[in-house]
Amino acid sequence: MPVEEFVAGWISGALGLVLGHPFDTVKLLGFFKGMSFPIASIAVVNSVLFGVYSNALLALTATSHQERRAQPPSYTHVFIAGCTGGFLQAYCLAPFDLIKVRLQNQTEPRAKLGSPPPRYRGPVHCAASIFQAEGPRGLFRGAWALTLRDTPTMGIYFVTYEWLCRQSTPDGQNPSSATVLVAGGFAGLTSWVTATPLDVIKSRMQMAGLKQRVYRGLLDCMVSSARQEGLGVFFRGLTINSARAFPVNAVTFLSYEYLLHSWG
Ligand SMILES: CN(C)C(=N)NCCC[C@H](N)C(=O)O
Repeated sequence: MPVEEFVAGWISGALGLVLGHPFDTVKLLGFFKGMSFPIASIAVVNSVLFGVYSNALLALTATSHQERRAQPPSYTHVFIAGCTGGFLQAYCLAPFDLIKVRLQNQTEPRAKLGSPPPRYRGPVHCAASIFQAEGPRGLFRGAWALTLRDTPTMGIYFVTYEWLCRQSTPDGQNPSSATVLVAGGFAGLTSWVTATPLDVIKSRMQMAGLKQRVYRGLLDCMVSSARQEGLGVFFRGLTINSARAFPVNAVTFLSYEYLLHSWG
């Protein structure tokens, strides 16, 4: 199994997250400061996504990354490989994402004299508290919704990228850096626009262990959220997700392609 795609995925994920960090910090109200936790999670998850995607394409089309410009895979194969990568990365991402959402939703005032300390002191404390209170399965709360969010949207992600690259590149040639940046940016944007409704539901289910609200399942969460707050609830966070998605994924794809190209 070729491993360079995993390594390139790790490095490009890390570069993308450095760029996306200001957005994440705003989104997370400053509770998610520091780079070590994101590097240990998002970059590893990105490595799984790109590594599995490329190896799934290899299994489906018997072409390596270097051969794919001369013999481009069909969009159906790209979609299936993207969905496979998305499915597996969702399971790796689940515990990290749960911790991120729990920290993000901590509303206790921080560092004010006399105020109660925040429930979770940081990512490690958060993971340990969930493990103690809910057992190992607690760390996978919302994993099902995350899988539903990521499986088709990662298919869309790679199909968008491939389609835009092929539109602006002569047959058999490698796309230019500008093309990779634009195609990567739009791939991120399209995937996040389509992922946002399930992203909202996923976050609500991940918070259900903490808040009073208990959902009977994914469908119940969707129906009761829409009933109480209207259909607009499914598009919460769309603006910040989109603003972050373009630059992060432009840089992710550019560095991924560059690394694989320079390794031959
Ligand atoms: C949930 N969706 C749609 C995605 N994760 N899309 C792919 C982008 C991955 C990239 N690391 C990012 O965080 O934007």
